[in-house]
Amino acid sequence: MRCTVFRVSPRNLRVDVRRRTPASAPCYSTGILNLKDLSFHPNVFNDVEQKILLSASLQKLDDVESRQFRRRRKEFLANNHGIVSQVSNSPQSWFFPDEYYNFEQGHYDGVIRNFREMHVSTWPDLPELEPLLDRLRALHPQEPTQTHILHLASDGEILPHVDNVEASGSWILGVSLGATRTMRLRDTQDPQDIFEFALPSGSVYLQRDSTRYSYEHSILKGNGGQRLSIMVRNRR
Ligand SMILES: O=C(O)CCC(=O)C(=O)O
Ligand SMILES: [Fe+2]
Repeated sequence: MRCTVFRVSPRNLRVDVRRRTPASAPCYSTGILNLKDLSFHPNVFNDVEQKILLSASLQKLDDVESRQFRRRRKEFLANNHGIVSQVSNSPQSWFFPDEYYNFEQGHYDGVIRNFREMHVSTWPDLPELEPLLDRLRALHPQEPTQTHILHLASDGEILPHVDNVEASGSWILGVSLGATRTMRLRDTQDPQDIFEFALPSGSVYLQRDSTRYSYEHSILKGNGGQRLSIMVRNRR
């Protein structure tokens, strides 16, 4: 069995990471994620900032949902004294229960299961949002971008894929909000070459070049809990 020794890398790359070679002989390690062309920032946004980003994203998604679901959420709030969740102070408390959102199951040939998504060209005009978006911009190359939000149901998941090379450029940035999920990266040429790491709420990852094109990424099913990601990509 071959175990990877983790190289000491710049700060912000410390994550709980397991590298397995081969899959039948798992090699678990807490170390430094040293995959080329991947950056991971575990604590970019604090709780208050996460909530601002999440509310703005949910507002965008909610605005385009059917009247039936908007009415349901309104009734839920009316019946629960305006409180969305009894679980206080956890990222989950920022979401309505799953049945109050119109999650799509996903097509049989699609890679995403149980989700809502949309393109974002403009954000709600909230003064507190702008500095957070500026902080995000500082984490990626200064190039024209396109933004997408993706809300996974508690049982939602993203199956392994490489993002469509026709549809966007050489890098993909993801902000994670809500339940912590695991991202798995698997080398398309060597399926035994797998990296897994947790994406806590408030973290940001950036996959570029070799990681973006030569690794499939997936978001594994969690232990319950919804997750919303803000995805920023450069244009082709
Ligand atoms: O939610 C994420 O972090 C990844 C989303 C993704 O893979 C995609 O939208 O292509
Ligand atoms: Fe993707």
